[in-house]
Amino acid sequence: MNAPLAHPKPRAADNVIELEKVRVTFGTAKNAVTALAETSLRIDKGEFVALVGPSGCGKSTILKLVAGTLNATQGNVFVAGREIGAGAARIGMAFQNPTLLPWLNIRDNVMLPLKIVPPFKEAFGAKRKTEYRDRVEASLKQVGLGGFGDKFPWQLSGGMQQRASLCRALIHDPTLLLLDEPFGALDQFTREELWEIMQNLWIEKRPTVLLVTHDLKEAAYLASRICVMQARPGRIVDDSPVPFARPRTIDVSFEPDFVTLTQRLRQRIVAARAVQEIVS
Ligand SMILES: Nc1ncnc2c1ncn2[C@@H]1O[C@H](COP(=O)(O)OP(=O)(O)OP(=O)(O)O)[C@@H](O)[C@H]1O
Repeated sequence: MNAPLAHPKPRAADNVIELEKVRVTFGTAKNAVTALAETSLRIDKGEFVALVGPSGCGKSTILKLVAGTLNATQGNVFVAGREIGAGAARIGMAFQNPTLLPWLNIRDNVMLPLKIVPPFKEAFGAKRKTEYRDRVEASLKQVGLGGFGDKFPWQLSGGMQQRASLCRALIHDPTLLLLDEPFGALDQFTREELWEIMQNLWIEKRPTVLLVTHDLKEAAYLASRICVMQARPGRIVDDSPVPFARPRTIDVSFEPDFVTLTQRLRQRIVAARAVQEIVS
């Protein structure tokens, strides 16, 4: 069983993520797996950070720590608003597979956070057929799903379901958006379309975003900073800013600086994988 977190010091800035020398160990004795060791990471308000690295290096583990669904074995995890209780961070999440509820239509699926997240939930009864409905329609329209609110998930393609999942992740204006390979299962063209939509939403609302991805082009197109991880022990071994001006178009991915950046990251990951194989 994981030990409770040491009580973190309150910070002045709101909505900052900070991992301080975090260790996460799953299992015990000879079955123990150290997923993260001495991992430190700070993300400021409004940053868009991508986490990349070889399979099993601990990317999703970091996401779970930040989401609060997993406790660190050692070290501190600070998410502004969560520990100190003042104005709790509003978290939105999207995963590789759309997790829409099959018995609800798309409108009600997208509306779900408004039903359960404060301050929206207090007015849910009064606003669900007016203001909240309009809000959902506007959001669906923004991702090209205008008029699909009455459909059920099984009546939509995988790409359309993923668009609806993004709407649900964003409908309550999250201050913190956690994305675990949300575009991973889509074809290249749908993926690029959704990158553009995601970028526009980030520019408009400026949530703090932590994106886990295996796609270096996606990381360099979307993020303002890219952290490369290495396994055994899991930790961050490279932390690079992404300097390209916004709004970015897909054309940026053909520019020499972009190609140089993704090649460098690729080499870093190849090196990280090699270390992983030697240690395993
Ligand atoms: N619940 C668990 N019990 C035991 N080991 C776990 C558990 N969750 C994760 N691990 C191990 O911790 C390590 C990190 O896993 P994690 O899922 O964070 O990696 P990842 O970088 O997200 O991988 P991928 O890119 O393949 O999704 C892996 O070795 C994994 O096997």
